[in-house]
Formats: sequence, structure tokens, C-alpha cells
Amino acid sequence: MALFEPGIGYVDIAAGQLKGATNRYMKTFRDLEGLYEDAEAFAAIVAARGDEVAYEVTDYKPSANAGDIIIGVTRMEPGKVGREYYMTRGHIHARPNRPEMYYGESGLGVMLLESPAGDIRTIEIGPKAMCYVPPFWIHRSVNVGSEPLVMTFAYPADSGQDYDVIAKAGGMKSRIVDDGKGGWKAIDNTAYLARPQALIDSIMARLD
Ligand SMILES: O=P(O)(O)OC[C@H]1O[C@H](O)[C@H](O)[C@@H](O)[C@@H]1O
Ligand SMILES: [Fe+2]
Repeated sequence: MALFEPGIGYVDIAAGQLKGATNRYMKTFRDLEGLYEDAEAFAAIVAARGDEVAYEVTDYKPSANAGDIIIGVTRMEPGKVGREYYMTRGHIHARPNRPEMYYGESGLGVMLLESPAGDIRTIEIGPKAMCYVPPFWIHRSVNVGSEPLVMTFAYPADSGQDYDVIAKAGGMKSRIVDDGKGGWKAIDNTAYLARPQALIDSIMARLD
């Protein structure tokens, strides 16, 4: 077995980036078509700033081997599409029994989690909060603050991301919206389609 070299990166909170990262991943507003309930408000944002970066991930990925780890930083713009706060696409890990850790650096976020059967959890992530995303939970970050949301994360290197699990259900079961008092609340996504039991069973049975 060949050894990897140790590595180091620096969390640049102001830039919202991991300096020394090996990968950079960006999503523009235009890339986020279909995520938000208010299609008209989304079209207006795409017209005004479609090519701007909505969120960015810089990470250090030594390999995709089982037992290895990916560490990085994510930065999300603040704002709303209509009443709905900016969010990531969200995913379940392609190997669904892989977990993830998120650590708040700056700004205020909500981790929106959904089990395959449609149970919802919301975890607020402010500076120094460490959030455990358990195996099998679909997860999405939402910026509910007025500043950029910057978080550090770590997850097993062979996790992978599956986006279809959300797309096929018409989105996640809840949406995170403005509560009218400067905060946020979770409301039902009226387009949500519950997963068939056979699909839930097949996700929960994957232990590789
Ligand atoms: O993959 P998305 O749902 O677009 O979210 C963007 C990113 O969010 C987090 O930072 C994860 O750790 C990344 O693995 C993921 O790629
Ligand atoms: Fe993840």
C-alpha cells in the first residue's frame, strides 16, 4: 500500500474558500433552474444575475478511495427567490450510508434533512456549530442569514452525490422560507411526491 502525503489547507472565512484546495465547484443562479417554488422570481434573478456564483465549494480530495476523506469549504450567497431562501441543490450520498460533518464558520444556515421515507429535520448552523448529517439522510444547505454562509465540511471520499432522489420527488418535502419576522420557517412543498416503498427499501438496504 502506497502512502499519501499529509496535506494542509487554510479556511479563508472572508473569501469563503479553502486555500490549498485541489478542486473548485461552482453553481451559478442559472444552474439552479427548477429548485425554487416561485418560477417568476427565479426568472427575474436569472435575468439580472444568472451568471453570478450562487454557491461555491473548494475542497481537498486526496482520492476517492473507501476509507479516505474529503475536506472543504462551501460559501453561499445570501438572498431569496420570492420568499424562499437561497439553497444548494441537495443530495443523498450515492453510497447512501455515508455521513457528513458541517462546521459553521460565518453567517447563518439551516441544514435541511429528509429521510427517504420523508421525515424532515432542520438544524441551524451558526459560527462554531458542528452538524452531524447521519447516513441515509438527504441534505441541503440553506442560507437564512443576511451575510454569506461559510461552512467547513468533511465526508467519506467514496460517498458520491445522487441528485435524482430529490428531482424525482418534486423537491424536498419542506421549503425554507421567510417567516415575515426576519427569520425562517419550514413549510410544505406542495409539489412533493412521496417515494414508493420499494425505493425507500432499496435505499435503506444499501450498505456497500
Ligand atoms: O452538491 P450540492 O448539493 O450542489 O451541494 C454542494 C456541496 O455541498 C457540500 O459542501 C458538500 O460537502 C459537497 O459535497 C457538495 O457538492
Ligand atoms: Fe453530502
